[in-house]
Amino acid sequence: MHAAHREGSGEAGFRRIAVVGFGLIGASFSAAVREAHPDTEVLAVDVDARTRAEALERGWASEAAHPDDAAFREFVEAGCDLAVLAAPADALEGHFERLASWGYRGIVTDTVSTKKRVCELAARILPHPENFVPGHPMAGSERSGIDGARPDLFKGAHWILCPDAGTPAEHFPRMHELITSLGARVVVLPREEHDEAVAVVSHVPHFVASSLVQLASRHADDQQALMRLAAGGFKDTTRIAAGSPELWCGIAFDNKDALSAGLEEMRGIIASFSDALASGDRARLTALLAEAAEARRALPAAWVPSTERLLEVRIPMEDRPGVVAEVTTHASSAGCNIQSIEIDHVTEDSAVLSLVLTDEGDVGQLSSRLIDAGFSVSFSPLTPKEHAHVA
Ligand SMILES: NC(=O)C1=CN([C@@H]2O[C@H](COP(=O)(O)OP(=O)(O)OC[C@H]3O[C@@H](n4cnc5c(N)ncnc54)[C@H](O)[C@@H]3O)[C@@H](O)[C@H]2O)C=CC1
Ligand SMILES: O=C(O)C(=O)Cc1ccc(O)cc1
Repeated sequence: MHAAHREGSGEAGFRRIAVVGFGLIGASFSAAVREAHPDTEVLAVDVDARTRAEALERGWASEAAHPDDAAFREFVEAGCDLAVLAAPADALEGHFERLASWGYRGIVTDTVSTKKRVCELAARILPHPENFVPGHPMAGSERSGIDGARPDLFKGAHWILCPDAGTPAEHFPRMHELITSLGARVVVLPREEHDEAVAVVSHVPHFVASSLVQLASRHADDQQALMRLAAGGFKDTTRIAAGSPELWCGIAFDNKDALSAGLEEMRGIIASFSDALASGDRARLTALLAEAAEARRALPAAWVPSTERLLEVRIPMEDRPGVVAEVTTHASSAGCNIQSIEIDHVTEDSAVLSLVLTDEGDVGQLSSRLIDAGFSVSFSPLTPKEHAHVA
């Protein structure tokens, strides 16, 4: 039987969580966890004293510590079962080293916008790198720090997880349950593909938004007067340009190759607009605009959780690491949304991986991918009575 999301049930499936870096993302995550699971103990680890005080005052953490305080080590050694590294990327090396030197054996995840460097650090520093499940919430804002944080930041958002063949089978379902209980949906992406994928949908757009603001600023003799003319369109396309320059400079250099390639491609796309204009080619210009308009209109609207037409997929498997990452990667790449995931143990070394899918994505494609990969799969619709146990 699939466990219901434990929303409001006190515990998050994790009893004690250390959240390192209590800014926009770390504090929003903790606020959401404490709202959904009030009994979960959260340690706020942050270098900034005001942030730590604020974390306690808002009730988003049960304890707070500077990274060098003994309280951090004590919290970890007294049975912390999840460490969430939500600090700027540059700070992660030191935190992996701390966790390694304390012999921490629980799950570690992160929220950093790029994955290559953090995965290399985890592999090099952690004594049990298989316990590192890289993560990246695709939600945020142009604000920074705990002052911009809110408990509903991740509602309806996608949260990327990158398990791999070494990830212990139980880690993914635990992380999946926690993240979905905060109102986000999990998307699985191989860690090697992550940075190129987000370059196109997050990093290039940021630099294009900054470029638009640069353009407007250069043309404003009296900036205030020009900016007053900016209508909704300018504001919609440039909101993210107000984000932290330090954060975005770090992201850019961490993802230099994919970002440079994306910006180069962008230059070509802008050139195709200006070429069509220069040559008076109205048909070409209209076609370029129409292609973009159609694609933009087809963007999925905000996610509404489906309680009907759920499909259960059961996959017998040897109970070995790798299967969960493989199956969930196939599901995400077929556009299927996993509402819940569970491992039912049959014997010591065999189990059934059981997924509940919403009605999104291409189930036919998922089925053939799984069969091609050698899995034997059975699909069955869940009856309305069974839904009650899942939703
Ligand atoms: N801003 C956004 O919209 C998103 C950011 N991210 C990623 O999440 C991570 C955090 O980003 P934000 O929350 O936006 O940053 P932020 O600037 O809002 O917060 C960072 C927090 O970390 C603290 N900090 C700095 N150095 C530290 C250290 N050595 N140890 C402990 N705490 C330290 C700061 O005092 C601050 O409270 C970054 O890696 C970023 O790439 C991911 C998704 C969205
Ligand atoms: O503000 C927004 O809409 C964002 O898209 C924020 C954001 C910033 C950095 C990320 O790695 C992911 C998301």
